[in-house]
Amino acid sequence: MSPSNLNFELKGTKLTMERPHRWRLRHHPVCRRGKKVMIIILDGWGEQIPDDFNSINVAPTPTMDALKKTAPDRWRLVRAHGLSVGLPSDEDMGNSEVGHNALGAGRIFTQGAGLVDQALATGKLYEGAGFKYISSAFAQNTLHLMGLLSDGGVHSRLDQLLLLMKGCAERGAKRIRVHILLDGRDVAPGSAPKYIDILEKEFVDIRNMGCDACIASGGGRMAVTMDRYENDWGVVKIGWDAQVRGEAPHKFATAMEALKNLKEANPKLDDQYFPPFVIVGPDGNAEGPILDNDAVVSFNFRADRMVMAAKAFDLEEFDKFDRGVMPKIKYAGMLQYDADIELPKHYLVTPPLIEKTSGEYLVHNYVKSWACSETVKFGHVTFVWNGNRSGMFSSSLEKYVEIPSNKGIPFNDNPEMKAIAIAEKARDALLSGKFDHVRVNIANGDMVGHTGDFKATISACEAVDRAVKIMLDAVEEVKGIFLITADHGNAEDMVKRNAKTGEPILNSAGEPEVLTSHTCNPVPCIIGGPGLPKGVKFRTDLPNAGLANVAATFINFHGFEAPWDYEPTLIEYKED
Ligand SMILES: O=C(O)[C@@H](CO)OP(=O)(O)O
Ligand SMILES: [Mn+2]
Ligand SMILES: [Mn+2]
Repeated sequence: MSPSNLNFELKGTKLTMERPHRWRLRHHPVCRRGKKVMIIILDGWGEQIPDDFNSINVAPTPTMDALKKTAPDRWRLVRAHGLSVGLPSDEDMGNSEVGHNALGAGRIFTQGAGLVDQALATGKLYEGAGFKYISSAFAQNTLHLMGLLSDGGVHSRLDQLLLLMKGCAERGAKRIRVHILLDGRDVAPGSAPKYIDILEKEFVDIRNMGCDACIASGGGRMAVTMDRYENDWGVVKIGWDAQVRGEAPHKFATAMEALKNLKEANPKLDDQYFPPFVIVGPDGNAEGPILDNDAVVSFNFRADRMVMAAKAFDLEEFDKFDRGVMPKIKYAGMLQYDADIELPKHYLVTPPLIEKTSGEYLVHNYVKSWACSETVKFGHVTFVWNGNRSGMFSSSLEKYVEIPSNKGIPFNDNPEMKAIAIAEKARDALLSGKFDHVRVNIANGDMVGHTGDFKATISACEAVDRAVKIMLDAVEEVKGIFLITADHGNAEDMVKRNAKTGEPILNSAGEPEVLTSHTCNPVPCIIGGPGLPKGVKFRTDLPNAGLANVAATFINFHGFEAPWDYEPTLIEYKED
C-alpha cells in the first residue's frame, strides 16, 4: 500500500506531514471525460487449466472466449487471493468481501481475518471495551459463542475460536456454550465431523481449567442464521429459536449424534444445508438456551452473513420476526459488522477502516453511477464495494438497483439465476444516457459453483456468457468502454486437486472429490469497447497486479488520473 503521509527530515529530526486530501481528480492525458463505462464483476470466475473439471471451459462461452483472444493487450490475469486482497497469507483463497473491497477501494487493507489474528496474538482483544463488556457476565452467567465452524478463513476460523475460548476461560469464564454453524462451502462437503472433533477435544482442556463447555446447538450455514442482504429472515429465525430458545425439530445428546442421525435420514444432505438441531442433557432440556445476563459473541469476522443475526441480537426495536421474550444479553461481534449504523454496538476487534473509495471519488467528480445485482450479491457491489458502508454517497448522482433473487429454489435447480435480468437492466441503464458508470455483479459462477453440481455450474457459466453479450452490445451502441473482471475463482475448478500434479483427487469410489469452495486462482481482467482510446492497452510491468489495481484503471476510463495513494493503473498508452 502507498504511504498515507509525507515523511521528511528537517535538521536531523524526522518529521511526518499529513498529505492534504483533495477529492477533485486531475484529468487523464489520454482518456476523455464523459465516456460511458460498464464494469462487470463475474462472481466466482477464475482462470484455471482448461480441463474437463473446469465448468467455464466445458460451457459454451463464445463471448468470453472471443475476448480472450485480445490478450495480452486487452485481456490479462490479476491476482484475487491471499496478500493481494489483504488476507493473512497466499494460502488463503479469495472471497467476495475482500475482493469487492479491493476492487472498490483501489488499495489493499488488512482484512478481518488478519486483524483478529493480530488482536489474539498480542492479547489486545482482551484489553478492549468489547471484551470488558462481555466478560462482566463470566463469573455468574454463560458465555455463548456462535458462528461458522471451519478453517475456511472466509467468515471465521476455527483456530481463532479455540484461542478465544481458551482466553475467555483463562479470564474467568465459568460456562461456555458454542452454537455451531456447519460449513461444507468454504471447506469440503462432509468435513463437519472433523471440526466438531477438534472442538470437542478442546473442551477437555477448557473443562480442566474449571470451565464447563459444550456445544449447545447447530445447523448448516445456508439453512440456519447465515442468510445475507435480507434474502430470507426465516433462516435467521430458525437459528434464533435453536440458539436462544433451545427449540428445534431435532434434539440430540451430542453434535456428532446429530450429524450421524440427520445424514442417515437424508444421505444427500450437505453440511451447508443441515436443519437446526439442539443439544439436550439427560433430562431432555436444552444444554444452552440464551438466558438473561448471558454474554453472546458471534465469532465470524466477516460481516455480510452476520449482519442479520446481529440485528436480532443487538437491536431493541426489531420487527423482522417474533423474537419471543427477549433475554437481556450482553452481545458483541468479533468485529463491528456495519460501522455506519454501529452494528453491533459492542465488538472485540475494530474492523478495517476503508475510506476514500472509488465510488466516493466518482461522486465528488460528478460521475453518475448506477449499480445492480440480485439480492444474494446486491451488497457486494454496493455496501462492500464502498468499503463496507451502508447507503449511497449521493442520492442524486447514484442509483442502486436490486433484482430479487429466487427464494426457496436451490441454486443448482435454476442456474440462470437473475443473470439475464441484471444484464437487461444494465443495458437499459447504459442506453438511457443517464449514467456514466454502470456496475454489476453477476452471481452465477459463484452461487452455483458452491453447490458442487458440475452440470448446473456449466449452465450457470453459459448464462453468464449470454448476460455479458447483452451488456457488451450496449457498450458498443453507446460507444463506451467496458471492464470485465471477477472477485475470485470458483466455477473454473470443481474438483480437489493434487497440489503438485494438478490431477483431481479421487475418493474411495474412484470419483473426483467435489470442490465447493472458492479457489486461489487468478481472475481475468478484460478491457475494450469502441470508447477505449486507440493505443490504450495493458502495461506489462505489473505482472503481480491484483484486484486493487482495477479501480485506478476504470477511474482513468472516466477521464481522470487515479488518486495518488491508489494501487497503480493497469493501462498505458502507446502510439502505434
Ligand atoms: O457465500 C459466501 O458467504 C461466500 C463463501 O463463504 O462466498 P462469497 O465470498 O462469494 O460471497
Ligand atoms: Mn464472490
Ligand atoms: Mn462465494
